[in-house]
Amino acid sequence: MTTTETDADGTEVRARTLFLDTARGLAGDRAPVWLMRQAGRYLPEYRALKERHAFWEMCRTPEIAAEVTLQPLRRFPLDAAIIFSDIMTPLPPMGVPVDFAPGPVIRSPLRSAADVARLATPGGDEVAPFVGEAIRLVRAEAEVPVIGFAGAPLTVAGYAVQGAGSSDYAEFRAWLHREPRAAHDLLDKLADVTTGYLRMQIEAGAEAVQLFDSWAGVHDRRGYATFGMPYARRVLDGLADTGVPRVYLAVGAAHLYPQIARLPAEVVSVDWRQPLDAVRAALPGKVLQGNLDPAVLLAEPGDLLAAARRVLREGQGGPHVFNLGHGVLQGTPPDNVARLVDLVHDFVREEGEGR
Ligand SMILES: Cc1c2[nH]c(c1CCC(=O)O)Cc1[nH]c(c(CCC(=O)O)c1C)Cc1[nH]c(c(CCC(=O)O)c1C)Cc1[nH]c(c(C)c1CCC(=O)O)C2
Repeated sequence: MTTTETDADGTEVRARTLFLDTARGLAGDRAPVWLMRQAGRYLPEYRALKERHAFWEMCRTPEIAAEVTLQPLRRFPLDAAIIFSDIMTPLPPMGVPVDFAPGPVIRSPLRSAADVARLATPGGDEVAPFVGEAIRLVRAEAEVPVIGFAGAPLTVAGYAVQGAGSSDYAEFRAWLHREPRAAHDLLDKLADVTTGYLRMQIEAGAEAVQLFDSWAGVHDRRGYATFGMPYARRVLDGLADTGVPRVYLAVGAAHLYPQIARLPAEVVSVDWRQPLDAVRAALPGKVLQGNLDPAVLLAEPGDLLAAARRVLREGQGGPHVFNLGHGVLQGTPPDNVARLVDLVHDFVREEGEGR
């Protein structure tokens, strides 16, 4: 399969479909590249906007969300855009107010069965119409596909119950043991709302979707089998008829790969803790996305490029979407992102078995 095209002057241009083809399992001679948190605080043009607008205001104003989505694409020849929003977006319309400081803060975390029973379950068009509008604006301008996204039920429930980000979600894990019925009710509502919300994004023009289960890894196998995987599966199954590629992300979750391998997602986004060739053996048949350590973008250019080449080589055993193992860190020099994207574009994958 050819993944590059030639334009009128004979120069190679990147096929608009490189990311989507790869996500559908067609391995070409180049790996597409986009980066989680490619829009955000490491870009001075983002910080300039942020001085004038609060975070929620940026998300809820389609023109601003579209502008922020497009900022990294103006700087770097990325192969996909991810719509600017947050995994917390569905919580306020469900009745859970969220502030950012700068991470999410829920002043009245959910604790009782009654707290959960009170939650609203807005339909896909009601959750966040501004996200649909922002996707339409980006589609009109971007030359590359737009990725829609949402948080997976288990990860969003973790914030809603814990009340903020946490390194281990101990309060939330205790709550799952203490209030399993309320937990299932909460996850059930989140799965419904998330499915409708992602379907709305696809109708608005998102050509792929990513489900962020960022904190799945803090749970043991049994906890994930009970409270995580079934609800992620429901959301992903609920998108099957749309035909768009589904990306599932979990971090620190190698112990869950036997379960993740069976999820109905075409692509699994993996962190940097294991090389991609080892991950591929654990996730047979999946397109892999990842997995450069985001901290490497803070290193010297030579070390960064050596590490990125290693990731590209380790990814050659099958279809590979180049990305980081998690989001771009705040102190990342934009010049290093430019170097990284160029390196990935110049790397020609070897012909060989299994591609
Ligand atoms: C866990 C999670 C959140 N949000 C998100 C996740 C899943 C991805 C992951 O695992 O990191 C997803 C997210 N949040 C944001 C995007 C935008 C799109 C993109 O990737 O470029 C995406 C995809 C913008 C944002 N979301 C947030 C910011 C920073 C707000 C600011 O400008 O001060 C941005 C640009 C706020 C936010 N929102 C969240 C945190 C932890 C924080 C603060 C800390 C941080 O910035 O990493 C929750």
